[in-house]
Amino acid sequence: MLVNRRTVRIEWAHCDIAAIVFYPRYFEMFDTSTHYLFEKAGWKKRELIRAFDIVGYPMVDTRAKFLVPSTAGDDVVIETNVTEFRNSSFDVEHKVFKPGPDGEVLAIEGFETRVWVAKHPDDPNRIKSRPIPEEVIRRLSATC
Ligand SMILES: CC(C)(COP(=O)(O)OP(=O)(O)OC[C@H]1O[C@@H](n2cnc3c(N)ncnc32)[C@H](O)[C@@H]1OP(=O)(O)O)[C@@H](O)C(=O)NCCC(=O)NCCSC(=O)c1ccc(O)cc1
Repeated sequence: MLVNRRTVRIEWAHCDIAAIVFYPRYFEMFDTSTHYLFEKAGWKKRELIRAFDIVGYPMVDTRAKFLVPSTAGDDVVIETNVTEFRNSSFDVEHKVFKPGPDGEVLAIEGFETRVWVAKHPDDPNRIKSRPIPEEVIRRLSATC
């Protein structure tokens, strides 16, 4: 599968009073990381919406395992890839690594299920799932 790796500097604004990252900030980072994965496949978010006449890929399920805390000034690496495509839904995994004394350590694992959606054919104010296009599956399944 196509993998996107990006480095994120943990800022003071990400942290709580205990000086560790407040967990919702990670979900924002994961959402952005999913957009960057699609960008690596060739489509910025707006381009994807235009190219396939969709509304987006909203979240229907998400969770994370927090293994090692991070604090302001840490540079963490977020590795993101799709793990499974189904008809209209797909799973995304994020792994957050931070430097340790013996190399990178896995600090967090994030899991998402998203659905490929367009405007509902009977009501433009609603959304409706659509099959994920072959081109999207092909590019996001590329090995690199
Ligand atoms: C996404 C939906 C429109 C899909 O509904 P329908 O169009 O009726 O389709 P279905 O119920 O048949 O489900 C479609 C598929 O999703 C799967 N699905 C639906 N719900 C779930 C849950 N909860 N878990 C796992 N899989 C699910 C379902 O199994 C189908 O899978 P496939 O076999 O692969 O097709 C509807 O479930 C919905 O509106 N859910 C709420 C979504 C929401 O409010 N999310 C949170 C905020 S939005 C958001 O975060 C966001 C992120 C990025 C964006 O670009 C936009 C918005």
